[in-house]
Formats: sequence, C-alpha cells, structure tokens
Amino acid sequence: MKHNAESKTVDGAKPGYSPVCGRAPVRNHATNTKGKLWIQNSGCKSRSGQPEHVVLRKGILRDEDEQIPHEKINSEQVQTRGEGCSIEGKEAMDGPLNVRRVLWSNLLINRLHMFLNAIAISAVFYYRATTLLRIIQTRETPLVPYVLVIIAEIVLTFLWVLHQAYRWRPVKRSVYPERLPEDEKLPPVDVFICTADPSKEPSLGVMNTVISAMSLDYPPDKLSVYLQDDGGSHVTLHAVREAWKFARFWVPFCRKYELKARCPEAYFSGGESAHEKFLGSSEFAADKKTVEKRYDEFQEAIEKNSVNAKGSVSRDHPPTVEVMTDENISDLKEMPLLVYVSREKRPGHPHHFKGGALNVLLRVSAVISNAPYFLVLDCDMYCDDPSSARQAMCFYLDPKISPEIAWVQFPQKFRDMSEHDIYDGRLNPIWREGQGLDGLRGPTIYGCNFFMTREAIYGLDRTQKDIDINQLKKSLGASNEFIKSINRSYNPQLPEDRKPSDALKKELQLLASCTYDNDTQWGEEASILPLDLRIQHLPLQRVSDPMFIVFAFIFISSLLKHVQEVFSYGDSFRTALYEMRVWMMKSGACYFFAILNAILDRLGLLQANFSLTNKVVDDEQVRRHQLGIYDFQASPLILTPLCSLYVLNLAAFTIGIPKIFQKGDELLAQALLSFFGIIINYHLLDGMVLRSDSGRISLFVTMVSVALSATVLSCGYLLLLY
Ligand SMILES: O=c1ccn([C@@H]2O[C@H](COP(=O)(O)OP(=O)(O)O[C@H]3O[C@H](CO)[C@@H](O)[C@H](O)[C@H]3O)[C@@H](O)[C@H]2O)c(=O)[nH]1
Ligand SMILES: [Mn+2]
Repeated sequence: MKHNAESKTVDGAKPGYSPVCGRAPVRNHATNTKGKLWIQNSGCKSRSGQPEHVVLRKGILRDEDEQIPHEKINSEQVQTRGEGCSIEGKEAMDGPLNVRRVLWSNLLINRLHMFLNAIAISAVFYYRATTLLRIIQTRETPLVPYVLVIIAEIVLTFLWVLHQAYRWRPVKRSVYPERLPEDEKLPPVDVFICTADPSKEPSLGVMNTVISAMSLDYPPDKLSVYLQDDGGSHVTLHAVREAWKFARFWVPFCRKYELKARCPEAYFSGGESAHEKFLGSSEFAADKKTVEKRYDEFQEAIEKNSVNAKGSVSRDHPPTVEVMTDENISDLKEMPLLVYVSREKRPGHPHHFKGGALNVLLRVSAVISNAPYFLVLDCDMYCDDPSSARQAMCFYLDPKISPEIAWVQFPQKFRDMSEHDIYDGRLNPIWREGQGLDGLRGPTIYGCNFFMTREAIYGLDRTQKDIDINQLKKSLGASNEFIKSINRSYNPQLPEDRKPSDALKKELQLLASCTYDNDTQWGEEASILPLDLRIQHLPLQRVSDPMFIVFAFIFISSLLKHVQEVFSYGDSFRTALYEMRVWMMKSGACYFFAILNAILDRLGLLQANFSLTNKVVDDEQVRRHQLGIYDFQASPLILTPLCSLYVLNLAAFTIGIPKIFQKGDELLAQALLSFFGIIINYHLLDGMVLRSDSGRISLFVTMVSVALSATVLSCGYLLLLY
C-alpha cells in the first residue's frame, strides 16, 4: 500500500472542489436519535446456526443516556477491575461507572393494570366455561366456533401472561464513561462484522460499517476490527483494502475534530459536522474538504469495483486471512487493526451461516488480538455513537457487577426513518421489553450490536493455570496456538508491522478451515392476530349483556395501556397507531411463518436455512419511504396470509352489515372489532385496491388472498352446521 507519502492528517485541500456527499438511502444502517445501537429483531436467532452452545450469564441492556445529577447518585467508592487491568484510587472515587434505576411510576401502573386485567380475564373464563356447559346441553349456538373462540382466547391470554414479565420491573441504566480509568488501563476490544454477498450487501455500506467501527472513540492500539466475508469475494477483499486506505485519513480526522457521526456516509449526508469548538476554524474547513474528496475517490473506487459483485461469490474456496498494513510502522500505531477473513467453504460442509462465521472470527482473532471483549455487528449496522465501547466498559470495569455480566446489548435503530416512522423503525416495543427483562434477569441477545466477553463463550475461567490441554483440545480443536490463547495472559503473535509470520499464517489457515470444529465440543454444541372467525351468526358478545363491560374493559384498557407506554417514552399517539399496525402486520406475516417454521422444524421437515436480506434499495423505494408510503414489494408469500386475513375480515364485516341492523345488540360488538381492524389496517386496502404505483400489493397476492378468504368463509359456513 503506497500512501505513506501522504500525511495522515487531512491537509492539502484543493480549492474549488465540489464534494459529492454520501447519499442517504434507506439502509438498514441502524441508528437512534440519541446515538445508540439497537436491535432489529428477536426470536429467530437460532436460525443463523451455531450460537446455541453459548450459554451465558446475565446480560445488560444499555439504555439511552440520562444525565442524572451527580448528587443523586449513590456515590459509593468504586474500585474498578477489568479483565487484564486493575484500577484503584483517584479516578474511581468520582462515583459509580453505571447506575441502574427502577422506573417506579411505570412499575406501579404496569402492576395495577396487570391486576385489573387479570380479574377481568378470570371473569371472562368463568363466563366462557359456564356458557360452554350450557351450549353443550342446549345447543343454542353452534359448538365448534364457540370452542374456537375459547381456544383463541386461551392463546391470547397465554401470550398476555408471558408479556407481563416485561412489565414487572422495568429499569433504566445510565453510564458515566468520563469516570473510566485512563486509556492505558482500558482492556482491548475486538469488533466482528459479518458479510456474505456484495451483490445483496453493497460494499460501500459494508465498508461504512467497518470504518465506523474503526473510528470508535477507543485507544487505537486496543481496537481490532475483523470483517468476515462468507462469499469469499474478491470484490469485498478489494473494498476492504480501499476502506483501509480511506480510514487512514478518516480515523485521524474523526479524532482530531471529535466527530459524533463517525460513519462517513452518515457524516456526509448531514448531521453536525464537528465538535462546536472547531466549527469556525479554517483548518477544519480545509481538512473537511480534503477528507470529502478522499471519500469521493473511495466511493468511486468501490463502485467501479462492485460492477463485478454478482458473480464474485463462491461457495467453494480456501480460507483467506489478510491483515491490512502499511510501510510506515510508526503511523500504524495510530490505526486500529483491520483484518479481512474469509473462512473456508466447501460444498457439502454445513457452514452454519452467521453463527459459523462468528465462531471462525473468535478463533482467528484469538491468535491475532485476543481481546477479552468483542462487539458483534451486522454489515448493515454502523456504530453511530463513538463512545459505545467505553459505555460497555462502564459495566465490564465495574467489579461489583462485571463477574455477572456476559454481554451488554445496545439498541438498534434504523437510519433515515420516514417522518412518522411508518415501519416502527425505532422498535420501541422491543426496547421497552428489553428494559423489562433487564429488571429481571437480563435481556436476551438480539443477534447483533452487543459486546460480549470471550470468557462467557469459552465457558471456562481464563485465569486457571492447571488446564488440561488434552481436554481442551477435545473441546476447542487441534490448534495449539488457539488453546494457548485461552489463557488471559497470552500474547498474540502478530508482529508490529502487522505482517503475520509463516507459522502464524499456517495457524490462521487451520483456524479458518471448514473442518476445524469437526468432532469437537465446540462444533457439536453450538402474536397471533386474533384469528377472527367472525362468522356473523356467532354473537361475540351482546352489548346488553353485563359481560360486555368486561370484554370492553379488557379491550380498551389494553389499548390505553399501550398508549400510556408510548407516551411514557415521550412519543405521540400516532406512534402508538403505527406500532399497533406494525405489530398486526408482523403477526399476520412474520409470526405466522415463524410458527409454521417452528412446526416444520420440530417435525424434521425443514433444514435450517438463512436467506440473506437484500440491502440494495432503489430511488423509488427511497422516495416512498420519505413520503411515508408503505412498500409492499416484499415476497408474495409473506404478504398473502396478511392480505387474506384482511380480506376475510372485510368480507365478514360487509356481509354482516345488514345483519347488524336486524340483530344490532347481538352483533354490534363484533362489528366494531371488525371495523377497528379494517381501519387500523387501511393501508392494506389501499395497497390492494387504490394504489397504482410499483410499491402496491401485487394483483397476484390480492387474487390469492380473495380466493383464500373465500375458502375460509365457506369452511366457516360448514362449521356452523355443527
Ligand atoms: O450465511 C450467512 C448469512 C448471513 N450472514 C450475515 O449475517 C448478518 C445478518 O444477516 P441479514 O440478512 O442482514 O439478516 P437480518 O434478518 O437483517 O438480521 C437479523 O437476523 C439475523 C439472524 O437471526 C441476526 O443475526 C441479525 O443480528 C438480525 O439483525 C449479515 O451481516 C450477513 O452478512 C453471514 O455472515 N453468513
Ligand atoms: Mn440485516
């Protein structure tokens, strides 16, 4: 790499240059207004393969920063001790590194709601049981639909009970990174990023993720970034080399001007440009111009190279590990380590998707940098808060809680959300759940954006002296170097010039091979939308019946509880509406298939699979998103159950209208419920019937949904006969 001629600072701007700023597409790149990473989805984690063997201690969910005045903190003397460092004295006296607060008002409201709802639900079940007994005797209404309604209620109640755990004891956490010990005493951190296919995950976005991680506000000699390329693509390797070249300018620029946004794409597409103390300076203006130019060149190089992305992915390739380096060694110290890893892939060898990729990264990084903590990022995420590593250390360096903590989960937010966040990209419901779990035994891992300890993964005490090597080989595989690295005091073998010796290269080949964990322990372990069968002859509840009040109470209090939760996080009524809508869409589409998947899996009819989400967006999609218009260009399979439910509901409602006039009292409640569903999900009707743009619901899906709901309706009629 020949750019040692260029100074590492960013002087030498050419006047008159007009920068091409990074576009701001609707990429999954996660961000949150307050600057934290956050989760995308939970639940389907194990699909990605191996990490089931990762049995862990408690986790922690990092909360939004809340500056609690210092006096309010219970400022006991804190002595911090991290893996590999011991800090006592002055800096630790300033107060705790982190504080956990119980959200008392939410807790009280939650428990009161739980209590009242539980009484109402008990009343409903008492009523159902007595009515069912009566129906069995008198046959006044058809039995089967009534039993189906009861089953639906049991399922919903079960789900409700499960969800109350999140509300039992919500907590909030605050961290004080300014109280961390000086940089020399901070432990190293490895960052693991996975990518798989440059044609679906455009290199520019992936490299932005890599660069944002390299620019974390952390001592550069203690930060190592690894990109694992499952595609073994020369396009990705080339992009990493380009990213390294650009980062040589970008990282010092970020540090010098204390940038908040350190993902170049996010930086150039808006936001604040530097710490305010630099804003007027001409030096800053000049440096910014130069770095913009470099980014432009970088972008061009990547785009030119990406033309060949499609055919560049291979499923049959040897392992490659390349550590980015430079001739100028003194400069190198200022740069975090950047390593390209592409594990071996061979046809017929199960590779366990992202889980398998992370396992390889754990092994490879163990002999290169061996940091006690690692951060996992998806290639479509970026670190939007440079202090996140320090924030995580506020937990790991707190001796009172660190032995208990396996991971610190950061939130994940989507960047460039439309004004009203129609897709619920802030994922607040999951975030609220996380805070609830944190108040119990700790949140789950959400797949990425978490810091974890190596120790938790290895499942053994890394300070132990008398480890039985043969036993370790059985569990961790044949690499001597890797086994030595288990000990915390192990010195990784990478020389200062970052050029691995032949011996290390050989070891890396072994560790990244696809057969490495064969026969090892390491290798081995590794809401339903209420199904509204609203058949018009089955009265859900007579309005004049006193029980109606109980049903209405449950319905309304649940809605109000949701709105209260949304308000308590400072959001608006509209947010509540969109959250509900997205919940319903997920229920009808994703959860439906998740359940199907789980059943097929159990029956052994399904092979674990993972289809990579496509991160390429077109301008039309961006435009729709900015306008707050739903994009239904998803796979027809995903949309069909959702649309079928909608059509079914709409048909039942329409057919039922005349009957409401005849038997108002009997049918009013269910007509209102039906109507509620129709209104909340109006965007589906719009997508099926009214819209004509390319993001509408395809005619094919609409037709299939009509056919399906007609079938269900006919079956409903048949059911009524029994
Ligand atoms: O064989 C594979 C497949 C995927 N990936 C990477 O895994 C990550 C997640 O894949 P993506 O297609 O973006 O999946 P999503 O559905 O967006 O990801 C969610 O679901 C994943 C699987 O449950 C979790 O790992 C993620 O953290 C979570 O954000 C990406 O960086 C991929 O490059 C690989 O490295 N190898
Ligand atoms: Mn993703």
